[in-house]
Amino acid sequence: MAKQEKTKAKSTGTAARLFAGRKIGETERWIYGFLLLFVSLFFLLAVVSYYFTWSEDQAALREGLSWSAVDNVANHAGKLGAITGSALVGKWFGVFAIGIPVVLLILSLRIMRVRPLFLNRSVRTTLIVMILGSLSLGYLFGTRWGIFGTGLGGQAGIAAADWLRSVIGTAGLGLLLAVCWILIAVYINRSTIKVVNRVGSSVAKGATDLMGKIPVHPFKGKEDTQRQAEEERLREDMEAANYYYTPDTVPAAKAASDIASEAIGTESAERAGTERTAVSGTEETLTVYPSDEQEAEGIFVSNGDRTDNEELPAGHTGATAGNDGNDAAESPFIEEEEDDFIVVDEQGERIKASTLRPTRTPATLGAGGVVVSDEEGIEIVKTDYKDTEAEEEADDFRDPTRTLPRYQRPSWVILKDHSVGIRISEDEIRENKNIIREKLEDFGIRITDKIKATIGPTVTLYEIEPAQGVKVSRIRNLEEDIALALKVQSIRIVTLGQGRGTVGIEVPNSTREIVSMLSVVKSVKFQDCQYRLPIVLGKTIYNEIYIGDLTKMPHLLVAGATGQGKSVGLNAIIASLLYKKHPAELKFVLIDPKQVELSAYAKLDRHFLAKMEGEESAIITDTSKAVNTLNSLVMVMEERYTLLNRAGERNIADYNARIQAGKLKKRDGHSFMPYIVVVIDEFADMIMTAGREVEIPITRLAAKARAVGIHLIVATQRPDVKVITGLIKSNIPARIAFKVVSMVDSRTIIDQPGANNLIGMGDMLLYLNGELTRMQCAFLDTPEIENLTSFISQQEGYDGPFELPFFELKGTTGSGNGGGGEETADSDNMLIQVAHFIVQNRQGSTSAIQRNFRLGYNRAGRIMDKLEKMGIVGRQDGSKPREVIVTDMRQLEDILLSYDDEELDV
Ligand SMILES: Nc1ncnc2c1ncn2[C@@H]1O[C@H](COP(=O)(O)OP(=O)(O)OP(=O)(O)O)[C@@H](O)[C@H]1O
Repeated sequence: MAKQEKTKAKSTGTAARLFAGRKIGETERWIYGFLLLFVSLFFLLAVVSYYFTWSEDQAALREGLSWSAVDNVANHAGKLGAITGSALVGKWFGVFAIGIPVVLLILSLRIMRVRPLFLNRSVRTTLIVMILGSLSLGYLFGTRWGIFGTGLGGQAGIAAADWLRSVIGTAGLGLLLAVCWILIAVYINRSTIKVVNRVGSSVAKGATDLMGKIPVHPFKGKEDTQRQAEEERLREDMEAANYYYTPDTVPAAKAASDIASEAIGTESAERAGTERTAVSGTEETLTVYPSDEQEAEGIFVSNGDRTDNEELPAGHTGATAGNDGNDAAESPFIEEEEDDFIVVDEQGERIKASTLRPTRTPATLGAGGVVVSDEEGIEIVKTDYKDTEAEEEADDFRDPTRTLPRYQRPSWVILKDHSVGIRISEDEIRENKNIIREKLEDFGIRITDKIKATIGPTVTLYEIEPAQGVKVSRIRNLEEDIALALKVQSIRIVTLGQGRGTVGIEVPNSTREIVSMLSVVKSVKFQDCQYRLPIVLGKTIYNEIYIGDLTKMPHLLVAGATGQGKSVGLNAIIASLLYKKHPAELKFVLIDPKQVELSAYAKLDRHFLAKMEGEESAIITDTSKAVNTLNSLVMVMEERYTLLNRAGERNIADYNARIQAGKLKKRDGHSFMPYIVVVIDEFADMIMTAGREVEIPITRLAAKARAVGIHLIVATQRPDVKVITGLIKSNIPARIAFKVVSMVDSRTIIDQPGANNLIGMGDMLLYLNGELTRMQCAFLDTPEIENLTSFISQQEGYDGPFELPFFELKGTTGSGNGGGGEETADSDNMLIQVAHFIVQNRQGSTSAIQRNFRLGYNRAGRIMDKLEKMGIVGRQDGSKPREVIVTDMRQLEDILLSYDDEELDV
């Protein structure tokens, strides 16, 4: 009996071993199997459903699913299904995660004693295919398209592929995977060996043929498909006319065809399909060898390895005449020859012509016709010369990303997850609602019953609806009292627009969530973002990821008291651009007077940094150098405008699109324009040292550089009117305020209170298009930046930073007047600055212009008159401010661009 049991256990293999050490009855066993069958089918449903519903469930999964709530997810296996799918597909094996339920299914059938399959073999095969498949997809596609929130191969597959790539290189890993796939194919089906052998022998044969028949390649080392195609065509042509062909005879053969057409009539040359070519001059002709038997049909051209009187084997018909590569070695045409290509002249002299370059292009030859000459000066006319380098250059010109074709955007796996997964409890919310209601009642403010709470990463928004007749200002006045009652540092009371008629009370959460850069970069929203310069700012208090387009902003001021998250914010912005752009599309100018914050990016000099010609370091730390670089950028701006005008385009995007469509030519001075993002941290230091010398180029760039793709990000920890002058503010409409100490500081940055009520550590307000959005800034730490810059800098890059033209400010004193204050009236684009100010503030008042720009009455009046003529403001109506006709910044840019600089000089 015992023996019988033993035999049985052995025969059922792995499944039986699962129950080793225990005797179980058949029924019990069947039940276990059946339960496992249920689990496997559930997993199958979860995984398959996740393939289709993952994007709908992403947000819910990221925020954590609440088991108690009755909210629905899209996965057909419910919340558990969404979590299972996310773990198996998203976190582990990607598409191939289906292997897990398949393995469970096989095991369950086995336990139930259903024996449809070879158990061990199918389980092993499924697992290997799953791992190999996940690795291969991770290798091939990485995080591209962000499918499953991670990538096709799943997070583990991608991470493993990235690691292996770093160990054995991209090509090495490709090879390894190919070998593994072949092995597994052989493991699954032995007859694969035959297929592999067959493929192998034909590849070997092809290689031998090629090696044998191409003794020396005139364009050795260049894998030029066009040239190969040309050679292929020629091979066919020559064979059609019974010419011997080897690639190194191409130029000579083509020359010879002409002689052949003279010697044997044009017919066979025409039959050969060769274009008209000739050896220039009568003295320098090529030796041709008419075949005895094929005299009327064709000629043979020496590859220089023969003496001129040597005869070719009769009936030899070149590559397709039955040579299989072995007898190729016997042919005089295919012997190895160390010279690339030899032309033999009439006297039998051998001339090396390995580097044929075009010397002139006589108009009579038409398109593609050039005279090429070898290093001895021998000239050969070619009617179809293709300068491969020039062609390649033309492609690079149209698509500059081809200049670094293997560049890989950073993978998000190098970022860390800082989230602590803390969730605010329902009790806390209920308690806060009660306190708010009671406090308002204490002050006689009636609200409707319902208070809606929206939990954000840093604060929770309690939305209340005041009863009829209650003034919002009364509620606002209670800010401090409510904060005190809630025992929090500060709250912010805001009116919620969009016809809601409600008031929002933002209360800091007892525990706050860190918004990891990782969570944003991984998100479908970021992966799919098509903005030209997408910058991640963080998550709003409604828990939505906020991504801005810097090209629309179009410049950004970042201010806040020290230690409140400004540098982290700048890093998040820079990192998001690094994640999305190719080095050919974007360059940074980094100005860092503090000499610490931006130094981590120095490594990117060969990829993403720009520097002024003659400067040593790409990161500018010295104020006078910063002044020169800013002026150099003004020069770039003007140059770009000239090119735009010449191309008849209005902005960089349209201009680059024309380049990419091949409609603008390099010879006309055009070239692809990368975006240039100028980051200044810390601006206060600069303006305090260099005053107007800094302010003037900054305002010029801020006023006009947007259309040519130059964007400024100016950061300061001193939100002071001496630093953030009216002129700068009016030209930098998008502003971010981190926590500041006073209401005055808040007004300096965002023209209203609010930043003083923030709670620090990345809590911030974005002021854009007159609207204020509170959010928690995305966070990444120094090691993550280090990883990011290393990931990029380890890849092939350019020879050095992108060069900006040289500029030196004459008589630079290095000390300014501390604020760009006393006289700005001679600034040459005053009209542009005033126009921006007016359109932005919708305020056509001459006295406001005088005050903000410190202009005399007459000049301000002249500017207003000119703006009226340009259709930007309306007519003077007594002492009332003028009507502002243009309300859209884009429309304003268009109007300003239609005028010359002189016309705008008022
Ligand atoms: N978005 C954020 N999420 C979480 N913590 C943050 C965030 N931003 C900043 N912090 C915390 O605040 C600290 C200070 O931030 P940061 O260095 O960015 O301040 P800063 O405003 O640049 O200061 P300074 O002006 O002195 O350079 C960080 O080290 C970090 O601990």
